[in-house]
Amino acid sequence: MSALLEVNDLRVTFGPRRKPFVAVDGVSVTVGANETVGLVGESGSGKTTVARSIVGLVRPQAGDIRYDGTPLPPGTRRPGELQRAIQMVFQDPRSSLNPRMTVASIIGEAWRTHPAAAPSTDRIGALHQLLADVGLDESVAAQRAGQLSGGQCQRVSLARALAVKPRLLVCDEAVSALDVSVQAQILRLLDDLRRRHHLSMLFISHDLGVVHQIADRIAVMRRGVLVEEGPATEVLSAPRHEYTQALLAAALELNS
Ligand SMILES: Nc1ncnc2c1ncn2[C@@H]1O[C@H](COP(=O)(O)OP(=O)(O)OP(=O)(O)O)[C@@H](O)[C@H]1O
Repeated sequence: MSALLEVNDLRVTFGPRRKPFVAVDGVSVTVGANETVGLVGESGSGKTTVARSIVGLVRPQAGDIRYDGTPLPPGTRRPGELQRAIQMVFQDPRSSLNPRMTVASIIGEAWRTHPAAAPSTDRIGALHQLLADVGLDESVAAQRAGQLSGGQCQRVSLARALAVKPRLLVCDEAVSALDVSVQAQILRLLDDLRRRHHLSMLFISHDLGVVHQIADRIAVMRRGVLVEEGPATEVLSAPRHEYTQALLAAALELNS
């Protein structure tokens, strides 16, 4: 069975053509149906660039990205169906939501952008159901994003992503801006949503301790290159690459 997402030999460079900076150098990674893959590595290792290439915000120089076996056109000129199927959740929920918009209008905008996913009747009922799915009270619908806490904002970001019925979530440092106790709640929610909505997830984080809580498989990046990849239990119990060993040691130290 082919993976839902296949990234093959991805290469992304920035800067002048004569002297480019190679941000992602030959990275290959797959995400299967209903699977969560953690992509981990220190700041600057190229994780966000991989994520942005997957959702079409960055144009790779080489390599291909396939969704459900179909190569994705690079850049943003993708059929709406493909844009809808892959949704990205960003690090800072406060800056990824317009603080002046109400939660109801944020969800309404998502439905306008992707009418195929919009409910044909009873939008209020569908809105309340979405909020319940992410653990928010109906009363939040009338509130402006700027009035909400960081954790509530990230729940709204998730509701906005779910509103268009995606199959793959690309979560880029989605809990990094949150307090540790709120992080744990959002991680539980993400895992719960993955099961209930049959989602696949590429979960990106610099923190191996966080990835450990959610990933089935872990891929480790360093300086644009994938250095290790395998089942989470194996990567965490017997890391092969010395960089993964160092990341693991740092995560254990932080938690001790
Ligand atoms: N638009 C851009 N123009 C030039 N350089 C860029 C651009 N985007 C990313 N880079 C560079 O590419 C490298 C990889 O960045 P990227 O954001 O993908 O790393 P990351 O692992 O996600 O780190 P972080 O968690 O800090 O975002 C960095 O050196 C970064 O400065």
